[in-house]
Amino acid sequence: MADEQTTAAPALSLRGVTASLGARQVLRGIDLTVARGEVVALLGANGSGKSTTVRTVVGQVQPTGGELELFGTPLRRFRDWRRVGYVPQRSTAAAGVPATVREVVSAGRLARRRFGPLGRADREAVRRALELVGLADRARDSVNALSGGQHQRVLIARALAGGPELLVMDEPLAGVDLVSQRVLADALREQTARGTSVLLVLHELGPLAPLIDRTVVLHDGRVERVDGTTHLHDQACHPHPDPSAPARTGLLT
Ligand SMILES: Nc1ncnc2c1ncn2[C@@H]1O[C@H](COP(=O)(O)OP(=O)(O)OP(=O)(O)O)[C@@H](O)[C@H]1O
Repeated sequence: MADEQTTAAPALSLRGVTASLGARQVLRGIDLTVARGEVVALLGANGSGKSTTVRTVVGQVQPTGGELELFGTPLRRFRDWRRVGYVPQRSTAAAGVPATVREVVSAGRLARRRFGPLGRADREAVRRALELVGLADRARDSVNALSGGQHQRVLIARALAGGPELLVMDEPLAGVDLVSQRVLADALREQTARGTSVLLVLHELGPLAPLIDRTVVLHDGRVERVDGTTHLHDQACHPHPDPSAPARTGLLT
């Protein structure tokens, strides 16, 4: 019975979640749900609490109040972290580590491995993740030899390699050129087609716009606005309303 309940539960649910950093209350009551297979973008001005929200979701910041559930299980009892993939903000990810691209991506399989070296399924998952982000030919290169955008792709591949049911990403497009943004959009499309739920912090929707089911805008630690798909597609396809323009540009779809 309990299993049935957790199967039907959303991937992520926050109700009135509060959190503080130092003496400062940063989250003042966040309500947010990510249904199974849904892609939700978290938007808002600098300092509105986006990163703190996702860091709370992945257990890096302790909530001070409210209810936070992952797959129907309260955060404090949740142990199944291999179901969750996390891509931190790029500036917080370790730089200068002398590892190869394959090694970093393989780290995404650690939570799935019981003991011993990576098995065939692990190697296959790493290969697929590298292919998804367009870095299969760079597997043996040191991550130090990559550009910022390629480095970001490695971090995303690492999260994808774990086969997450919920993917949480903090500004995956930051500092990434348009070509890499499109590669990431394709990788994400493929992943969501497999039923993965996604919560991601963005400043602009960019090439990801067609993938996003809902945007949640934060302001001063609270949800200010929620928008659904229709509005988003309008925004992506008609950034500057022009009655003579075709219904879809084809650029973003
Ligand atoms: N260690 C800390 N101690 C106290 N306050 C902090 C700390 N880290 C962040 N803050 C404050 O918490 C608030 C929310 O920060 P957060 O990083 O969650 O915002 P954000 O919406 O992700 O911003 P950005 O778009 O700039 O990344 C900000 O006002 C920030 O100054």
